Amino acid sequence: MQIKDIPQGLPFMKMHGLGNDFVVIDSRARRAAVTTPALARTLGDRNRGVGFDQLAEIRAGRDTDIELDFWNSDGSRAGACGNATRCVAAFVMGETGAKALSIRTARGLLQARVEAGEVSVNMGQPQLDWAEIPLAVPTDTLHLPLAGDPVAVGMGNPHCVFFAEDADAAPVTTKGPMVETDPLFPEQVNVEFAEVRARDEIRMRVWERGTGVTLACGSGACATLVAAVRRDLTDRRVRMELDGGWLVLDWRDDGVWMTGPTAHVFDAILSPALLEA
Ligand SMILES: N[C@H](CCC[C@H](N)C(=O)O)C(=O)O
Repeated sequence: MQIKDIPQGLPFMKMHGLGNDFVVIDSRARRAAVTTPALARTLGDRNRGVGFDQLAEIRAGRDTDIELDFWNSDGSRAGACGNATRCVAAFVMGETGAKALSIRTARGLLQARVEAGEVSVNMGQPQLDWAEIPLAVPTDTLHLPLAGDPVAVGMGNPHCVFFAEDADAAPVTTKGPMVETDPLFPEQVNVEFAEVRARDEIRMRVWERGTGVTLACGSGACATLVAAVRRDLTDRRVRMELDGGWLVLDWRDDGVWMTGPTAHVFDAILSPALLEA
């Protein structure tokens, strides 16, 4: 496989946005992408590999500055990853000093911007139709037929948002995996537990499809804002407190913008022996 093209080992970066952590592989100079489900699982193991919530692989853009692919630590693909998009955008814009970047993902064309050290990405318009999310059967996405009356939102990946009195007391680790695999979601689902504190503030905790509990989820934060606006619980711009920190979310005419910090933690090389495993 393509891994044989890199006998010296595979360079990668470790990054995070609000503690939502990523291995980033820069394949802009390679002929083909290197990530396979097996490589994602190997690297994603926090004991035997490196550990990450998502793996992001950067590829050279054809009609955009870059292209991005996302993988979960169980080897499955993620159609969208807001925090990794912000991290990679910060890195690529940092190379040239550019203030804006165009990115193609499975979700479509995204725009990123940097201002005062914080990176914003437009995650696009949400998918509100049951077939697009997707759900298994025609369903009112604003009131899913599940206990707790959640809202379904697509952000290029599926989300199920529950509103809770107290997000810190929400059963993230028990209800999360149950809902993730509910037959209503043929591609499984990311599960958010949101507490509306004010028209401009939400506290949210998340169970991610293919990964489990994470400290933050960018696309989940966007989906949570969309659900709150559709239920008329908040305005279109909110501050959101996740376990790993704060994001600003803004649902504008051109899509849902997400702004927050990013961190580039270290650069390393994966040993060739692990690549062959
Ligand atoms: N952490 C990511 C989302 C990962 C979603 C993934 N778990 C999926 O299977 O859709 C974010 O910042 O948007």
